[in-house]
Amino acid sequence: MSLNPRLVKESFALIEPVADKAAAYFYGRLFAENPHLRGMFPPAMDVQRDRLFGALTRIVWSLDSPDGLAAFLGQLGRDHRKYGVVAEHYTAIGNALLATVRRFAAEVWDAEIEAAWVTAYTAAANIMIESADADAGVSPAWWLAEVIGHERRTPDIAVITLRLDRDLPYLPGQYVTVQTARWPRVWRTFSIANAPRGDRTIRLHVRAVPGGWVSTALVEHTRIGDTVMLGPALGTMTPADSGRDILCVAGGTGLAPIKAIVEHVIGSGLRPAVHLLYGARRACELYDLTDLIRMESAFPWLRVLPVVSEQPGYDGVRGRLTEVMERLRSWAGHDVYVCGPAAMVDDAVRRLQRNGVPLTDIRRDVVHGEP
Ligand SMILES: NC(=O)C1=CN([C@@H]2O[C@H](COP(=O)(O)OP(=O)(O)OC[C@H]3O[C@@H](n4cnc5c(N)ncnc54)[C@H](OP(=O)(O)O)[C@@H]3O)[C@@H](O)[C@H]2O)C=CC1
Repeated sequence: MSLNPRLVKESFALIEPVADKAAAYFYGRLFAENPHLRGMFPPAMDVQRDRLFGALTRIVWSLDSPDGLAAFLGQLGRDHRKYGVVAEHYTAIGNALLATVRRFAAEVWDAEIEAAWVTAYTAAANIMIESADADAGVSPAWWLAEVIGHERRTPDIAVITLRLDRDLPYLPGQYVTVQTARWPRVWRTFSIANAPRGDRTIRLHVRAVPGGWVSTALVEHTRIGDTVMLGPALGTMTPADSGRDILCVAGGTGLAPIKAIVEHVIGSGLRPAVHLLYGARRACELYDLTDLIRMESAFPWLRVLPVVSEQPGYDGVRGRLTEVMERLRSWAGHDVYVCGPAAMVDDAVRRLQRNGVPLTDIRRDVVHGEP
């Protein structure tokens, strides 16, 4: 049976408005039929439910773009090795998923739609399984890392240096998932804030989010000598290396992957003009400015512009980061990297496009921090 994206999308559209209920039903069904799988998931399932629907939504709406979808599923398959997921688990998950869509799209459900879902799920699961199998031959499922540096730059933000037990291949701009001893099986994503160094050290920029389990554990309860677990590097916001001039827009700790990219440009020998716009609400939250100014003074082609949005007395550039970006000049012809709060990223992309920067010149990743 060939793939029928239209039937899958039409039935999925009925489930999206009741995503919470459908995700709860899915996990209820999965664990009722396979109680042994419960131990693979974290005790609190709220973030897990959002992730499931986030991934499912992306897969369903990308069914018409097989290349992008295959790359996403390949990453997902590799990343799932760290949970101990093996081929048999995909059958259990497929059965629970089918039962869920059958129930929540009951008003349109028929044999043809069922066949379309089975075909789509089988194809997606096969890509994930094949990618995980291929990765198993060349790479560990997870890494251990020792905390060798912990700098509290603000009450909420820490810059953490880790030394990995083995090489972790990654490209500048990518992110990893992190699990702390305090919260077993709870994984959160953080960007690697440095270009690869060859000494197995990486840096993370972490803001403790209220109610955020992993971010709070990392900022407030982690000490030098502690160990954390990391998953493989993921993400597509990697350097274009085109030699063209570069605009980087970083909001808050969204600076992390941008800094890795700037370090990469420094090491590449290419000397494009790089503008780095770095935004925070208050000057005291520009937690990495000292280091950026040091880089700026060493490399005359790098311009760092801090922007503060909520501090009337601040005597530097004030305003919304994205508005300042738009006012400053035209960015057409630049390679652009944008990272920060999702709404800021969307706003930046909208403004850039409006001012003649094509989407293909803009790189960004959706890195889900803590809720
Ligand atoms: N730690 C990491 O490794 C990474 C983090 N991220 C993400 O980056 C984000 C960083 O958050 P945080 O450090 O709390 O940043 P903040 O919430 O402190 O925001 C940083 C800057 O972005 C501006 N901003 C926020 N929303 C908008 C908007 N809609 N339009 C224009 N400007 C906006 C803020 O100004 P104002 O709100 O006043 O307009 C502020 O100047 C998180 O969402 C995190 O998930 C992404 C990649 C890596």
